[in-house]
Amino acid sequence: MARITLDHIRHAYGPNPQSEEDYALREVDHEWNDGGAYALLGPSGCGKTTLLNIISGLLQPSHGRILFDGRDVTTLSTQARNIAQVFQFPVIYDTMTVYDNLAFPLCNRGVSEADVDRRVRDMLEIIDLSDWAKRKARGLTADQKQKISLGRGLVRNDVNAILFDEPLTVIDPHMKWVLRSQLKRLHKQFGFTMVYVTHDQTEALTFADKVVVMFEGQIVQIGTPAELFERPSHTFVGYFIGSPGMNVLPAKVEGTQITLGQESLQLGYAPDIAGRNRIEVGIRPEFIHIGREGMPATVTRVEDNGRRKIVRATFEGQPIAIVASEDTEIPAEARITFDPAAINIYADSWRVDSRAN
Ligand SMILES: Nc1ncnc2c1ncn2[C@@H]1O[C@H](COP(=O)(O)OP(=O)(O)OP(=O)(O)O)[C@@H](O)[C@H]1O
Repeated sequence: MARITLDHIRHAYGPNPQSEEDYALREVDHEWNDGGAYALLGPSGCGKTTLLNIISGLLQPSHGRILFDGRDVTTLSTQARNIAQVFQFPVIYDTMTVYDNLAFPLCNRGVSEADVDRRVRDMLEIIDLSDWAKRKARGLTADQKQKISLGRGLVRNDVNAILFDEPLTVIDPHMKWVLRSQLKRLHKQFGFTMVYVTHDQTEALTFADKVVVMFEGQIVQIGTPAELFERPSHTFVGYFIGSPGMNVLPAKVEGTQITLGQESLQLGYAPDIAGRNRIEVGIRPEFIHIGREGMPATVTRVEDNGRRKIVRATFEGQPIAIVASEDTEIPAEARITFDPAAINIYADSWRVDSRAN
């Protein structure tokens, strides 16, 4: 397995890119740990597949280099990079048996017969197809075929990385959950470097130890699920992760004081907003308390969601969402307070910390 270095990578599909907008991938400069499980998460068109294809070697970046364990592989083919890939749709040999489909990548690399047999049988157990081993792949269902594709990716233990491009799209919802848990277990057991593309936050948050959030051709944050929830680096991360997403409210900041319309709050620090224009407060719906104390808000709708209530309200002319426990009483004249530790300040969409003294 390998450490992957993305060294100042940029990519434009068209010739002669002039401005930032011409790049499908703007500056990406990161190092991903050997044995890490990374999920690339973001909306359609943000550049996930472009980045994955650059890592696999299907695409040469317009600028920058890619290194595996410090070795420049930018001009090497996918095969020479020694990568396993699992795509959105199954890539298998219909005329071969299920067993032979899994054995093929190993036999190709001269693995001994006994070793092939042991690994193929283990993998058949994992993907729950042991009873189908002797059947031809033709005629299997789409999700059985995709399980074979996953097995083919995972059966080798000599690859530098395994790349997954939305591999569970064709799998039914229950099996999705099972396979995701199995992938996580396999990762723990074998320590593969895994890169997993998805636009589904549940999939990303359950699978990965580090989630790479992409937006408009950029990586806006790489973090653990807890970091993305508690300290979103960009308002997009706050909005995209969580359900409902983070509330983002226009604000003014002077020293340690924040002003939201007519209301003022005190922070425990002075955010560093020097020279910045658009200032906003980010607060997750889970950290707004609703009751009879605090700042006035007008409740517009309450959605009962089983274990919790989602309250939609207007605060200082802005729509907000609040998550309350099911037994919370919502008064007619509702008032709200923000948990001070959960307030994040954003300047031009990026999170700012306290001013350096
Ligand atoms: N072969 C191509 N030629 C020209 N433009 C492309 C090509 N492939 C992708 N793009 C553009 O590059 C941008 C990033 O696309 P990419 O497929 O990497 O995004 P994505 O995040 O993987 O989206 P999705 O989730 O829909 O697959 C998009 O604006 C897309 O239209």
